[in-house]
Amino acid sequence: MTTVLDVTDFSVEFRTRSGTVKALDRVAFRIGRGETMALVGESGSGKSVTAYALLGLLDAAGRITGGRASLEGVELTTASPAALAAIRGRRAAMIFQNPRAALNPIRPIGQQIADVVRRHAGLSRRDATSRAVEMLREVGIPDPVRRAGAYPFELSGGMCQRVMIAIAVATRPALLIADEPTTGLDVTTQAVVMDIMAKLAGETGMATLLITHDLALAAERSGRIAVMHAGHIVEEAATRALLAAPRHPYTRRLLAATPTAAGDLAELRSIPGNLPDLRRADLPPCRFAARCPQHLEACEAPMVWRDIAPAHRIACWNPA
Ligand SMILES: Nc1ncnc2c1ncn2[C@@H]1O[C@H](COP(=O)(O)OP(=O)(O)OP(=O)(O)O)[C@@H](O)[C@H]1O
Repeated sequence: MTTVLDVTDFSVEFRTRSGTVKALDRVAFRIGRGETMALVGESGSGKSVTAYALLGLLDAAGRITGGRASLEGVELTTASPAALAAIRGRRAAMIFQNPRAALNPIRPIGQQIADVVRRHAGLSRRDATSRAVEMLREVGIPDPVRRAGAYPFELSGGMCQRVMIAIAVATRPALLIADEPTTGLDVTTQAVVMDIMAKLAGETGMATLLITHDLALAAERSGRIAVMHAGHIVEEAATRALLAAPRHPYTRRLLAATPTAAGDLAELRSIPGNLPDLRRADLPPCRFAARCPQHLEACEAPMVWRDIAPAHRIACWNPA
């Protein structure tokens, strides 16, 4: 499979008044053409920072302190702001939760799609307008010619997310980063939005990084899962393998905390303890150590990646 996004030893810090937040530490993963990889973990584990840092959208306090990330062979960590801006429009796109807030409230949605197409694909006004209608049709918006003139407030949350997807994929990017794309949508609309993304990925070969705290969603919608805890990826495997035989103690806890359709709510277990304070100067090599039921003295050794099965790797000295 051709690699679209290749991330190695990627580290990010934020300078704050109360200290330096080591938000990402040597994060590494790859996503291939047409593949969907889910990045899962609790709130605060670093999923969004990964997305923003890759696309050059960190706020002023944040900086990439190490590692590499290449998109279709183009190095992102050393790209100029102008080069990154061009990549963001054409080759990499991102959608977020709360799509209504991301749309311009006072511009019809068709024009918002046309704006992006004109800017990045250099189409004429008329061609961009017809492309916008085509895109609305592609994301399943009924009566797209009429709907192109609608304002965001006239559309439901699910329809707004479809418009965001249309904007994101209008230039046929190689990579789509979807950060909690279905949070806040009802279950039926969630499924529709995820189906649209899967269809586009299948048709265009777009790679998708699905960021979610919802392991059940990741299980259903990704081919591979990387589990993140406190700025580390702790386990990565094909979705089926990870769900069938999770090896990292954190992944096991996360699975036990995830409701299943057949499960009993009483079986759900919360994950004890909190994420460590990432400003600490003496962060342990394993950032899960203080919460881990299987912690050993050996866990104080520097953490290294180990392959425990083909395409299944973990960062743990005492796996389950
Ligand atoms: N601008 C910032 N300044 C300082 N620390 C930050 C900043 N942005 C993020 N962080 C820290 O980086 C860490 C990772 O945050 P991030 O938002 O990526 O988590 P997340 O896994 O996406 O969580 P959520 O699901 O809640 O969005 C957190 O410890 C957070 O406090």
